Amino acid sequence: GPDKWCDNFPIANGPRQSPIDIVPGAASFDAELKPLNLKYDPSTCLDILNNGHSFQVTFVDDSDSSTLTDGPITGTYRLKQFHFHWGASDDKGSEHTVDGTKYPAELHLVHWNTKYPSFGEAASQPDGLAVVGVFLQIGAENAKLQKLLEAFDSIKAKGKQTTFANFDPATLLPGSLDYWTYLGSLTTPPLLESVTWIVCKEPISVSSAQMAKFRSLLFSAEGETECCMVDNYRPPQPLKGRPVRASFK
Ligand SMILES: CN(C)c1nnc([C@H](N)S(N)(=O)=O)s1
Ligand SMILES: [Zn+2]
Repeated sequence: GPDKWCDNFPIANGPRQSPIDIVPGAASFDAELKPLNLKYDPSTCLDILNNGHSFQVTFVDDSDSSTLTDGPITGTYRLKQFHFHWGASDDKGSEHTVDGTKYPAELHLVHWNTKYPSFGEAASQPDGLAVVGVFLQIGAENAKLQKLLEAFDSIKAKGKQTTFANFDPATLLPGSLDYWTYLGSLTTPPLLESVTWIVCKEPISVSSAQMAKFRSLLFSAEGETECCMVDNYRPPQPLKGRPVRASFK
């Protein structure tokens, strides 16, 4: 688990690790921050995979069809994949927290800077990646999640993958794209310090029944002792003096 990662990845104790606890009262409004410009093409959606630590939806990223521009970044970042983190119960699951509050889940949309030739190259650069985080809070059933949940029977075990077409990730975004932003890292090994984090203030809804379906996925592969995929979140890491900026007052 997260407490052991520093053995093989010493960067786990680095200066810009993620996630963090976001303290809105300590964030500074920056009028120079632009609105996020997310342009996603559903036809670039490729497949859905249980990778053993989450499930991810992967996109074709050989052109600028699905991109993030503006916001706190310069240039063009391409959508590579999105995935979620969640808990064993509704009182935990998000990676970022807000004034110590944990949400039951958190969506991550992972983008890479096209000034580099590939995701892999970008992932080793301080400005290589930009991840948009969206909190999920318990409320009404979210119809936009249904298509994802319906695919779960095909990817229950680690390593299972199935085609997944024409999904528009923009349907998972909240109404307001107000955000906090800070410089951080991947939250799973190799924990590379290459991520500009962009965390939306407004959560989207998920029902308790839908959360139960997330928890029906398995960390384990077929034929292994079944282990429910839950608590796949890293806890908040030391801020180490980093500024957290807000795009809103
Ligand atoms: C290789 N990719 C796309 C990723 N590697 N680690 C990722 C983490 N799950 S996160 N949470 O996006 O930093 S995403
Ligand atoms: Zn993540």
